[in-house]
Amino acid sequence: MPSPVSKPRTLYDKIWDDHVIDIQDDGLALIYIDRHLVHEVTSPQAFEGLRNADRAVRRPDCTLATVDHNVPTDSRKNFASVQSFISEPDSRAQCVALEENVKEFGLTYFGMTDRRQGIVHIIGPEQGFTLPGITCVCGDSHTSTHGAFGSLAFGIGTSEVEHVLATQTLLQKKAKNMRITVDGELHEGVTSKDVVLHIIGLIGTAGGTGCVIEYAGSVFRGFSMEARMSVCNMSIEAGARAGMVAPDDVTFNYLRNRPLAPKGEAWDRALAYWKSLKSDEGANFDVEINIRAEDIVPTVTWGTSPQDVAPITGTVPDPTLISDPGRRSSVERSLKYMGLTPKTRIEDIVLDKVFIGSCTNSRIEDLRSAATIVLAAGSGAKVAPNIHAMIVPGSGLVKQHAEAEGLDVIFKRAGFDWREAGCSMCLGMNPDQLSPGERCASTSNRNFEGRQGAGGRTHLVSPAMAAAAAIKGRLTDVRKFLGVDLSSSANMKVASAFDFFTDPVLPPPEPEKLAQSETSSKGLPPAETPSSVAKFTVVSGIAAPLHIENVDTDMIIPKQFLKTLKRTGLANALFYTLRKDPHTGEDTDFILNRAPYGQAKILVCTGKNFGCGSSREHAPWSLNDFGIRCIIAPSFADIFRNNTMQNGMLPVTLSDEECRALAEDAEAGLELEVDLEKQEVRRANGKPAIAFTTDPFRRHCLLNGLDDIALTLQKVGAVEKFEQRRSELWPWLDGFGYKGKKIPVRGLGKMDW
Ligand SMILES: CC(C)[C@H](C(=O)O)[C@@H](O)C(=O)O
Ligand code: SF4
Repeated sequence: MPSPVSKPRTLYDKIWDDHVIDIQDDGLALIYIDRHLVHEVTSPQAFEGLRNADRAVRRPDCTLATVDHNVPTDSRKNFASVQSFISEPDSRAQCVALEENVKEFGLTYFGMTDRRQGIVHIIGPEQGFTLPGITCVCGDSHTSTHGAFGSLAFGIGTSEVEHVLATQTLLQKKAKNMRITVDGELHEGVTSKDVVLHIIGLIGTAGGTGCVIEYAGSVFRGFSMEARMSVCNMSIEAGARAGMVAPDDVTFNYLRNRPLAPKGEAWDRALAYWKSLKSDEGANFDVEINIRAEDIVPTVTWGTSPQDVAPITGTVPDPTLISDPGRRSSVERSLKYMGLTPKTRIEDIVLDKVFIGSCTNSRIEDLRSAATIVLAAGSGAKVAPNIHAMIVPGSGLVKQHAEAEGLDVIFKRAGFDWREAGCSMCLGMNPDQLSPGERCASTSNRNFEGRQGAGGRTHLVSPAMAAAAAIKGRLTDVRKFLGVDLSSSANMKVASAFDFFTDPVLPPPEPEKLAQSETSSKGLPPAETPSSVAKFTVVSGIAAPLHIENVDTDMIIPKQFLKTLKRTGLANALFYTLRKDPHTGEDTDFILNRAPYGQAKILVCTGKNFGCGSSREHAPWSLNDFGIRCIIAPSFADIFRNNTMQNGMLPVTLSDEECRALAEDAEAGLELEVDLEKQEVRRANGKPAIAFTTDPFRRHCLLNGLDDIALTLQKVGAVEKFEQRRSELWPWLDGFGYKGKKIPVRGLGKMDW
């Protein structure tokens, strides 16, 4: 509800206030979700949960489903059915499961014969399903994309997908406000992708942890919606829960006449509300970052984390110059994986593949930008002979649009491979993958080890840089194609903005403060609430030490294991690429393969930002299946932390020194005991226990094995009241479907898919 206090509020504060249904003393709120996007990878277990509990989808009118991750991007000319088109059995099973689920639960669905099918984050905006001021979720970390419309949009795990399907709400704590302002004029050849890579290089992949970022300043105001989407998309790579840009005329013009955007009088009412959605003068931001547009040049990544950026004019870093041992070993590890020698000029890096696509950069403007470079290269310009270059439009409609503009002809003539819509080689859950050792310039968002194929090497770039690289056969400065004078002082200055020898500029997030109410049960649900979640009280046993920074969820469980329809059977998949030799398939000497750590119940990681990246709940599922119930680390990524607790597991945040001390115990084979009731980690040999804190509500739920859906369903009265008010204040949020008819709420009838 809107705050009665007239204190200046940020855009995030306003959207948050407008969606709170109920809030506890400790700040945990039940918030309403306006829009829910669903794809085939993270939904099967959620639908199964609904089926097992005999629950319906609460708001089919606010839910939109499509297939994207698993679909092959070959021509669909001879498409007859998913069964015959998708040859890989597990991919096929996930797509078939979604088709069946949308029928059973009465959801709007864009299948493979629908021109509107595409990457979930492309189709939401394209259809006007994404609107300003809404809350928008999806079982996918790049849901942050939709924040470009001035909405609060974030990724969730499968348990939360089930929660939203059943209740149209989520339990959330409010995040901190962070503002990143980029003012000034961008140099020619510098795009939104360079801006966001520059930001991530500056603040690090954990820089936005616990925050919602508002992007402000003249650069974002001057950006198109598509460019804003590319920036918001990668907010998750900056560790933030969400990213947003205040809506303005650019937003409204983009939305007008989109199929699902409000029309007529509803449009006018919506517009009046949307215009109020901006941060008030004097609103408080917990973190502020200011960047000069002039300091940004075309940017690429050299390593295996999106924060490993360099200007195209730069060189591969030299780890011997890095004093911090943790950072040095992380850089060494990345360079080894990437097959790069320190001090190599970035422009000397030769490629095998180029991928233009993904939810970051597969919209019409991205394709135009790539085509412009192909044209600028001259009429006979061709993809270099050493390169296979793919272009994968984000949706069937983007493809159609591009073909209407003749972009496909430009690409095909130059030797690019023009394909059908899907996630494609962004993560290779479909046949589009890198082979071991292959090097790719990619317009996607993640360069994690094995991300685009086991042993594959990814350099993140903008679409223009990707097109230039395809033609040159190596990473190259796109400005050379634009006739820009590269000797200007602006270009010299830039290098200093990329100081990859020091830690990101932001201090690590503080561990949660000891809450006053931590032992009181005030406001907490009764312990006898029905549930299916395992309890967590005390876990004791072997602890495995792990000395890696930014352990991403692709590393915890690679993509090939996300094709399951179950939550179990994933023990073998845990840290698969680290545990198995890629050539022989034999066990490596990775810590979990060594006795006694194969029996570990606790994982002690000394590196920061554990669980960053994708929202895949398969990561905690595989840890749990392996037998690991508790993870101790200096910091966790938000979605991963949430996902563990949804599964009765405990993430414990301790200081760097404490983690190192416990890792030493673990290395000595000493057992640990984690006691959630007492909130302490007990150590062998009489060493003093280490205290930790946990959010009181989560602690209570874990101790009693309470499940969020059962708790929320007890508040159905408040949810209904909220919905009534929502229909009065924001009537355009009740979905009306493609035939202009109101979609029956809680109806199980067939939608027009
Ligand atoms: C499959 C899905 C959970 C995942 C995500 O959350 O990001 C995927 O889209 C990715 O990009 O890794
Ligand atoms: S990041 Fe890649 S895999 Fe994930 S949704 Fe976007 S395109 Fe698909």
